[in-house]
Amino acid sequence: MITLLEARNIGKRFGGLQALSDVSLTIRKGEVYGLIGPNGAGKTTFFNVLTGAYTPDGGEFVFNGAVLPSGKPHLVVAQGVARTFQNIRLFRELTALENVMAGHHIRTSAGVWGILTQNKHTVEEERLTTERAYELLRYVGIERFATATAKNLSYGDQRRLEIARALATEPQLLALDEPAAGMNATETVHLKALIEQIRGDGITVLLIEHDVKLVMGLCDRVAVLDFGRKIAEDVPAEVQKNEAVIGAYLGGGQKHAH
Ligand SMILES: Nc1ncnc2c1ncn2[C@@H]1O[C@H](COP(=O)(O)OP(=O)(O)OP(=O)(O)O)[C@@H](O)[C@H]1O
Repeated sequence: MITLLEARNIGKRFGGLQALSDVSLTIRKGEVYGLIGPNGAGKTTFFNVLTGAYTPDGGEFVFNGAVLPSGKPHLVVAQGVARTFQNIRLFRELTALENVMAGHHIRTSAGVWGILTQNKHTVEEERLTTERAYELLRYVGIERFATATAKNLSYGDQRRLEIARALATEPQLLALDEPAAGMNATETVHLKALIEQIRGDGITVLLIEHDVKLVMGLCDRVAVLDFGRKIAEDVPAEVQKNEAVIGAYLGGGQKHAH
């Protein structure tokens, strides 16, 4: 099995709070890898460090054999790591199509000059970007809303749009931060199918999710964080039996608070 991402001893501190302590894990190419744990365990912080929003205090990420730049989100996206956010972050006043096109622009070469002069290369590139954006809206099942303003889409559709925008950056690793949050049961079933489709198309998925049923039904392997430390990493069936995990998270009595 080929390793896609290796987190090596990642540490992150906020003032007196150690949000991540020495977190190491390995994600293999083609798997859906779950990251679970109680509120405040450090899951989103892990995403933020991985995707360059925060600089770690210790450790590094190795992606495709090379160390990922830290604290530089645009370079991390360019390396092939895309993400969605727990609190949806779309360009709310733009259309669904424009949101996806914005994601694809990291892969296009036209500079400001090309856009201003509308040279042949830029016009052709823009045509391909539009075509690809429509394709991705179809892929996530919301093509009919292409010209709708993002803020007017339903919550579930906004989450799908975020996924389409992330996919437009042509990632090898797609990191989804609580994609099922706020979704009803039907939307969650569709989301599961979409993530399976994404994996089927060769994109590795890292998933933070509180819907335990979804995580256990979807993930090949799961890591559990508690107070910033990894307390387990295994296949779902084993994680569900793990005493430490049951105590910290799966037992129902969550001991953390926001
Ligand atoms: N920018 C920040 N400044 C200070 N503290 C922060 C910051 N970001 C996160 N924290 C703290 O770090 C800890 C880990 O938070 P994080 O959001 O990573 O947890 P989480 O596992 O994603 O939780 P949830 O499931 O509630 O989203 C929390 O105690 C949180 O309050």
